[in-house]
Amino acid sequence: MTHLRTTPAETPLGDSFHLYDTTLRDGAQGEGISYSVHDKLATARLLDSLGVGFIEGGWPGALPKDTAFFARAATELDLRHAALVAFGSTRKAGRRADQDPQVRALLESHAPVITLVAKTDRRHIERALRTDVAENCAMVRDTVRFLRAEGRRVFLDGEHFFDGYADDPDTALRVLDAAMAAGADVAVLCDTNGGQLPGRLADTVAQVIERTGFRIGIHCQDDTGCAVANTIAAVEAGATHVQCTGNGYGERTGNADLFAVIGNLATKLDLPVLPPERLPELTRTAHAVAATAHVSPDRHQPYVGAAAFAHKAGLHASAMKVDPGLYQHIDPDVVGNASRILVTEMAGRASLELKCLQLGLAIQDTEAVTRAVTRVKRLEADGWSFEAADASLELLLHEELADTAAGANGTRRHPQAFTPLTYQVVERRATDDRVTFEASVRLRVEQSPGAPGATSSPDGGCPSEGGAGEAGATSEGEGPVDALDSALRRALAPCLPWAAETVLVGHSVRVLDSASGGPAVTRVLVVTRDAEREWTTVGVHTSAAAAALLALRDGLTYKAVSDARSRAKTKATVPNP
Ligand SMILES: CC(=O)SCCNC(=O)CCNC(=O)[C@H](O)C(C)(C)COP(=O)(O)OP(=O)(O)OC[C@H]1O[C@@H](n2cnc3c(N)ncnc32)[C@H](O)[C@@H]1OP(=O)(O)O
Ligand SMILES: CC(=O)C(=O)O
Repeated sequence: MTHLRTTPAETPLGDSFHLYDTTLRDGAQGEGISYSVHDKLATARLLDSLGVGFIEGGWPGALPKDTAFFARAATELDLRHAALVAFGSTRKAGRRADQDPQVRALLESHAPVITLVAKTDRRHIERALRTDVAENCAMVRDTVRFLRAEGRRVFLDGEHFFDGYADDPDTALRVLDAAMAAGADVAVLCDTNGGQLPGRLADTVAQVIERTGFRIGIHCQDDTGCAVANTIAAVEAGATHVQCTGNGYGERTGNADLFAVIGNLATKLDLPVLPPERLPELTRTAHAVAATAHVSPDRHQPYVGAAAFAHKAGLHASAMKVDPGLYQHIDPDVVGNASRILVTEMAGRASLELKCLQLGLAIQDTEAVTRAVTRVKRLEADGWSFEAADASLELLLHEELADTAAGANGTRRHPQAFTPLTYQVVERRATDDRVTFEASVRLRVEQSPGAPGATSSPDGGCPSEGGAGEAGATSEGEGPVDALDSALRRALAPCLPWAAETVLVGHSVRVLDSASGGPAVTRVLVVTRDAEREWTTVGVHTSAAAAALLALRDGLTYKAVSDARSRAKTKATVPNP
């Protein structure tokens, strides 16, 4: 049965290098993380599918949830690559290993591999365990022997190894020796307090390998922000077993991030730690592991974060236009990520050209690009921000590029869905102090280009097909932006039925200091979605309501423009009968 595997399968390095994941045990020690058994099973499947060699599922006997996980894993987890590991401590001082309930729980988990945690720092042995070094070594020896006799593969996590070795190297090595002599396979040196830096840690790893000849593993907490660097330094010093957690979850500041460690080992040290076709799954897996932990993915995470290959500075984009490798440490495709060009006040022409390329917008006139750069910089100086509002940026680029194509009459290929004529938002306070808002809008409705279904309204003064007219409505909402959105939709419903395919997902409002001594301005970001996608638009104005209307208007116009583009693409690809 696959869950009884003790060595990784189908991984290029086989048993000679261990990629060991402890997301479900040490990762679960992170503040804010609480896995259900179902979450744990799902996470284990994700890690196995990535090609990780060992998956530590938890501490059976200590946490009922972990006991339940191992019980269900035995029948429900069909691991293709990984061996399942149970974690726990050695027998207690003064007890027999075969009678220690904690040790028996490890056995009863049916995990084929057991990782035992043991004290290697004399101060911990004497003060936390309240025993002596000889008894501590006996606890390790007896427990390893017992589990080996029961047919389990055993790894030893030497807790506080680096601090203990610095204080009393003989004691630290005696504990490792007790485990290895009793049949453990790997002595894992743990930086439990996470206080190490790469240089000294690597020296210690090299010394231990030289003095003992043991197979050495590494487990680093991230208290100095060096867990990944320390893990890589240990490998360079000879460690062949790395313990990490997905996205670096873990006690206090966390552990070495599995995905950064894999990225570094695979692309910098050329260690094929995953089956070759699995490396491009790194980004997807990292995000899925975040989802099963109910944590938002970290945008700035190395290799797999959304910002890991996002380029903002104009000079970077200009060099990347020549060769993307000039400003990227690897090709993002290798780890399943993608580069993104952020167009902001820091953009130059190259940034916009690359953005247009990504969006599939043809550039007919380089003057238009210069105009668009100038417009973006001016708008951002006035408080606009296009970094998060990709849809507003796309509309701006459409406008600038379409102006060129339209020639002298300046007709824009993509008029806005409507123009606000008058609007008002009123705050209403009920007797119970609850506040609601009522918004009224009067609009000039434009016929959106290529958008189907603009119809005449008997009461709203809707535009006839291809024309324009006025419409108005009043509606309520819990906040001013909700009320405006609701009034807009009511006014537009008879005229632009496609608007009902979209919903307002959320919005944020920020008041910005005035840069020029004039009044402060409000920036509103609006997130809209339809059945297929989600997009963000921005509006800025001295009036918060006007800013919201601009953002809401871009949200609807973007729908019309992108639907028209999709229809044009489909038409272009469907051959004539
Ligand atoms: C470095 C790490 O992160 S290791 C992983 C740590 N993870 C956890 O602690 C999470 C799970 N822990 C638990 O559920 C509980 O702490 C348990 C079930 C393990 C123990 O609970 P309790 O029996 O109530 O004991 P408590 O937590 O108060 O103290 C730990 C006991 O283990 C002993 N102990 C600590 N480390 C070791 C060790 N490596 N080997 C043997 N015994 C140990 C302590 O001396 C103490 O013994 P005592 O009860 O005789 O004083
Ligand atoms: C074992 C472990 O998690 C540590 O020493 O940090």
